[in-house]
Amino acid sequence: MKAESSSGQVGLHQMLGGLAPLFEAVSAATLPPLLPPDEAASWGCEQPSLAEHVRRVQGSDSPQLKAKAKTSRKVAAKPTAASGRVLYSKGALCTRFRQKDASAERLAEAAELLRSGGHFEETLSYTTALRNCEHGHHWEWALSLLGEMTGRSVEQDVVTYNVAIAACGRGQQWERSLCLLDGMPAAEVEPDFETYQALSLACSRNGEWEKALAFLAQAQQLGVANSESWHIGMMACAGAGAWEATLEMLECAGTSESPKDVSRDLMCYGVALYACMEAGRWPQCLDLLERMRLEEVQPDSIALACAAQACRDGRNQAAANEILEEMRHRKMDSNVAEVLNEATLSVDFPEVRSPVPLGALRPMAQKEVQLFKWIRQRATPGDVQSVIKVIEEFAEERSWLKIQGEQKKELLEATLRAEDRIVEFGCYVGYSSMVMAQRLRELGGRGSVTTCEVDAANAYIARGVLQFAGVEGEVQVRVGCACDWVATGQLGTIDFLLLDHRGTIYHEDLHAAEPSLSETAIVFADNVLYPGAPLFVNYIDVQGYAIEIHELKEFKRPDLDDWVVICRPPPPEKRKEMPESTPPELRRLSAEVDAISWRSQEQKVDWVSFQNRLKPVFYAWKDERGL
Ligand SMILES: C[S@@+](CC[C@H](N)C(=O)[O-])C[C@H]1O[C@@H](n2cnc3c(N)ncnc32)[C@H](O)[C@@H]1O
Repeated sequence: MKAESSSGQVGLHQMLGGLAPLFEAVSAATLPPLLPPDEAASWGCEQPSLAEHVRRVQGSDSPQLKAKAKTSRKVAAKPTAASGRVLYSKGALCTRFRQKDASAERLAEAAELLRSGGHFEETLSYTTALRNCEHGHHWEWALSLLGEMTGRSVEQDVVTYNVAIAACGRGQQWERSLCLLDGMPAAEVEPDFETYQALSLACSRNGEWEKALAFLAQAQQLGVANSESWHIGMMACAGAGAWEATLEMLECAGTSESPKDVSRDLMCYGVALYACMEAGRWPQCLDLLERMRLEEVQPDSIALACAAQACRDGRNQAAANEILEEMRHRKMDSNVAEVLNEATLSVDFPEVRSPVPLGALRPMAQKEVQLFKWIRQRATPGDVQSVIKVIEEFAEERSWLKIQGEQKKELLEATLRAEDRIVEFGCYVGYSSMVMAQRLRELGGRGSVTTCEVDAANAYIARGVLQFAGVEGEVQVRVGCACDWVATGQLGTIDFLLLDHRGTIYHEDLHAAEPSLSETAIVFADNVLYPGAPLFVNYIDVQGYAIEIHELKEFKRPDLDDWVVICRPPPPEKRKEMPESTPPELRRLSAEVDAISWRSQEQKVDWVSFQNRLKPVFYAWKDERGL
């Protein structure tokens, strides 16, 4: 495969050029039958073409589907709706496909209940089930459901195919991923950049780095490759021990041979260092670090840990010590094994787009990074209840978290209604989003959750947590200021607005969101008394909201009282402009709340004394209104 350039090095264009015919050869190669040989033979054809493979799997009358339909009918014949059956939500049924050890009967039952519940009339439900199949390593089910879509004339789109390809890749079935690509024209679906990325990843997961590069080359020819595709290609080489090819790709990064948005950045260098470390090439690691400095790419903890590990393995302890010293000097975690373990964890979750190494997040969100690791070690993937419980345990055993646990959680669950379109301001690590997603499942699996988070590190961790819990399809995380998201108009109609970001601006953000509130909207405001939302209390009062105050305790702080305020806006025609003035004493109190909140991020503050000053004002207001 290698073609020598005049300089003696392998040029990537040559390498990719050399891979193009390989790709053709791969497409045309004899592939293993999709079904066990005896079943395939019963079709009367031992070796169907690729397209034929796909058509057969997709045909509603395939033996595979018939067999499943039989099982499904058996299951459907069990006591159902009218005769006291258990009701499962769409989310809960789709999540079953995520359980690696789920029996065929349980999965068949889930598919049948999804069908009979009318959920399998839409592309999105199938795609959600397929995505769960990917996580649960149920590639056969992914293919079967994809085929069923054709049989039931449910439109397949490029996302459906991309997810099915990913499911085959995760199930070590890269050949079947190719079958799916081959079947896309028949389904009138155009591959996009994610298709090629999923194909590259499928090949990469099976150690087929040359084929991964072939797909990268094809995506480049079609103009749909980007930096992410390039990184996947590099990782495919690095993971398969092809360190020379990885270095070659590093050379080509940022030249005309790579997609336009690729540069020799930290990611490319990091993968190259990893490849050299794995191959025991410590001198190359040191060269790479040197080059990074020359090119002003600051090595992060993972890059340095790779180089240190390579030097240790190569018994160059002096060089390893020098690197460790730099890590300590830059206040990085100098536990090389731990840093590398984190890097591996993020590689295990490649479906989180543009993975940021957890180590890079640590300076911004140390506790939250620890929490994410704690979750991955202790909770069950795809089991949202277990993730919620493990977060609560972390708050109990390790470090307090600003989440809506205990009484607040119960109140939240009791207030939500089936089909609520929920918008939350203040996602943090996704705890309350998961509580709400889970509650919507229990209420029938309709409705939606969109959550805004201003802190990018928190939002990144939240996405990872939600993905781990298997609710990423049910919760949209929007990174940025809540009021900016409101201004985009993209949050849609809101039936349930959860205010849990910054009490001193609740009134402003609520006012901005008012035009989006539905007629029956509920506003659920946490932390009204602790740390305090004085201007919000005044706002809902003068604007004519119907107000309910719930007095309860802050999560895991029995010494601190708090209020959750549940209020309903007046009808749209009675909603008013922002009040021009607010009582000065409330403005002063609000400024004090801000000041102590900021201070609490740096040092210990006496919240109980502060509350003793705040409470009389709030209770006087409450009593005056007879609330
Ligand atoms: C109390 S925590 C939210 C807890 C979360 N609702 C839960 O119970 O799991 C508040 C979060 O709001 C975020 N935040 C603060 N100001 C914000 C704003 N203007 N827009 C969006 N998020 C904001 C903070 O970064 C923090 O993560």
